[in-house]
Amino acid sequence: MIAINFNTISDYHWDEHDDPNSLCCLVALGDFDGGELCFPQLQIVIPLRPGQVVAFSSRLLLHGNFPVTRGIRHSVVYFVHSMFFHHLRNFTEIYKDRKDGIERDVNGSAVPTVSHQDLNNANGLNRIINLDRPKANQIRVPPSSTDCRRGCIDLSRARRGLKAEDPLSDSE
Ligand SMILES: O=C(O)CCC(=O)C(=O)O
Ligand SMILES: [Fe+2]
Repeated sequence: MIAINFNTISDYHWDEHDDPNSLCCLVALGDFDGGELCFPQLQIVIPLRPGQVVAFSSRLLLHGNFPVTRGIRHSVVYFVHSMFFHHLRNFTEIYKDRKDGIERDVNGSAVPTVSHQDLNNANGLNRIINLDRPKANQIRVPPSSTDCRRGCIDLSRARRGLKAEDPLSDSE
């Protein structure tokens, strides 16, 4: 599952619904200062920069992040919800629970639901996107294909870590 946080300050927490045998991968994206990730039990602060990834046990390791002092920081969190293990052989039940508005703890017992988040429209920020059917020419399978893509990729900037707008001097 994926959660996307926008300039969120997470107080220290354990993600109690993440599976204890899984790792969560957190990527920070954007142009920002601050927002460092902190693990108080380990006494380390990770000054996570855009595009960097940290993998850690979000269920077992207390963590939180500092305020974003400039810009926009999205943190994209890939995590494994414990229900994937505890209901592994019976996904039908998960769909039924979802329809009935029932949430369960790791032992499968129903727990009171606190609030319901509209995942399609978090805080009214997202528009619901209606997907169009592809046009015929977008799904037409060509009669043959060539492997020419590799030859077309210019790696000179990537090798030097340059942005598209950075000049590429002749001597390099
Ligand atoms: O954005 C961060 O650095 C932390 C996010 C987090 O811990 C969470 O979403 O559970
Ligand atoms: Fe977390």
